[in-house]
Amino acid sequence: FLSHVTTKRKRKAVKNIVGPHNLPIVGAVHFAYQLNPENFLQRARENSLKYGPIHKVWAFNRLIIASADAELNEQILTSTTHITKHRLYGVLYDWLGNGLLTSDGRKWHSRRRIITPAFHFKILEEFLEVFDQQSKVLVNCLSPMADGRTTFDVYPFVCAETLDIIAETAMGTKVMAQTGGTKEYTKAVEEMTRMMAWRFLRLHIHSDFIFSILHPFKKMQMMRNLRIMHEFTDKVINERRSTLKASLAKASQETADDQEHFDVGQKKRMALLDVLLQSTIEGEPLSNEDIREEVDTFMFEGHDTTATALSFTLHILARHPEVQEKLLAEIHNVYGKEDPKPFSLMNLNELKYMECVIKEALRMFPPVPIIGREIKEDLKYKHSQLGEGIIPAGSELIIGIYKMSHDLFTFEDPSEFIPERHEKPLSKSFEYLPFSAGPRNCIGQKFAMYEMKVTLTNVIREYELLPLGEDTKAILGIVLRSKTGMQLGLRKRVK
Ligand code: HEM
Repeated sequence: FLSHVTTKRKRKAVKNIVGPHNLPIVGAVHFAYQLNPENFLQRARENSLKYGPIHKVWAFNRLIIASADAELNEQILTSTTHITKHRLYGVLYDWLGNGLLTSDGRKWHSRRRIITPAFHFKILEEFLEVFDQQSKVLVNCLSPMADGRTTFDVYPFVCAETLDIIAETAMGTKVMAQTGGTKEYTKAVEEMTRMMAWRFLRLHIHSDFIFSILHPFKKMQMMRNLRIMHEFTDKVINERRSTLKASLAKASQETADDQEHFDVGQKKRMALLDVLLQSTIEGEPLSNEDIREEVDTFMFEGHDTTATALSFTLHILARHPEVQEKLLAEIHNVYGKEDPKPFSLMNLNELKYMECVIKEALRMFPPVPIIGREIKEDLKYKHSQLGEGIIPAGSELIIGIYKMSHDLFTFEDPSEFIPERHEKPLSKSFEYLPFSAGPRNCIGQKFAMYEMKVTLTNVIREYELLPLGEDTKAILGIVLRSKTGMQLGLRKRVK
């Protein structure tokens, strides 16, 4: 009865939204509990066919609205009010604290303002050298498999590469994940990433208390990894803080011109950390802990997403030799066949077909398959089919990025890999959201695109990708996973 009274307003507000049948008190909890990581994405597509792109689910007194509708998503994502992340993100707090990905309100606003300059194109240009060096290390690490017969999962190799890249660009530190250097730190990052993904999929252990009781060993392992990672990051922050203070003192004696050079030049390869440290010196002081949560956010968000995108791209390319050939021709055309010219943002922008290939792989396998918001105050919307309405305060919103990009009504043959479909802009930009959109979109999307372009160029120049092994079976995780890995084979190209 109490539940009926307390949800009355919400029920009235969402009368126009369809959803599965509700049982007394528990609502459609049976519907929610049938879902698991392996069937989630398939069920989401089936529900879209059954209920349309927007539907509601009641679980006790919780109201969850699932939307794969471009019109509604545009109104949610462009809003500067509805930016609070869903409680599902709670499993990230242990590691990322309240950094850019998980924070909201004033804290998020001020951090986003401080961090945005770290992704200026002048700084991205500086990172190309790191992308190039680390992807060449990847090419070397892959060479034992390049016999034309060996089937292997490419994800762990690419994941080590993207970890090397993010550590060097965000912290200015080489962790040598690919070559077995700073093992303790990289092992801790890998284990922590795996553990968070595992926990994310088990709703009953999202509560820290229940997690500690049911999995005390895993909790201890997690605490150990956190200690290793935090000690490492603290050491990097302290060292860089001292260097930066010394450099700033020196620079203050130089001319205005030199000062300008200093601002960009000194940020070389450690943009994020320096931006955060400089705002400590010049503006609001940020403590080591404040800085650490941002660095950790970048370490997590900046490596696993890109590794997943790249691995799915390599896997799908292996199954499409005609696309690979077209890509290789473009690479040769832009960089030359012999003695290729160095990477620049300008020549990477000329790789138009590669851009379509990456966009299409991101459509089929969006690394972030769902995003979620908590609605803190009524969200007013106008919709061509639902009319005018509100999503009431206290509801939870799940935006189905994966579901949208597999929608039959939006994409012709959505399960086919057709890079050419991205040659023209899509009719509605909010139908395709691998990097989300609006004020809380991915701050690292350009970084990721250039990193992927450089890596693909170096790998494809060297190897032919072969369609060996099983096809992928996408399953839900914080970051999209494949039950069968991302298998393929390699053959060295004859030059
Ligand atoms: C292909 C690679 C990537 C994909 C598909 C991706 C996707 C996304 C998506 C969908 C969001 C929105 C999440 C949400 O609303 O909950 C996001 C946010 C974010 N991404 Fe990425 N990302 C990628 C690479 C990166 C990289 C390389 C970095 C850092 C160098 C990065 C840093 C972030 C951060 C800090 C946020 C939070 C932004 C905010 O809330 O203000 N991402 N990303």
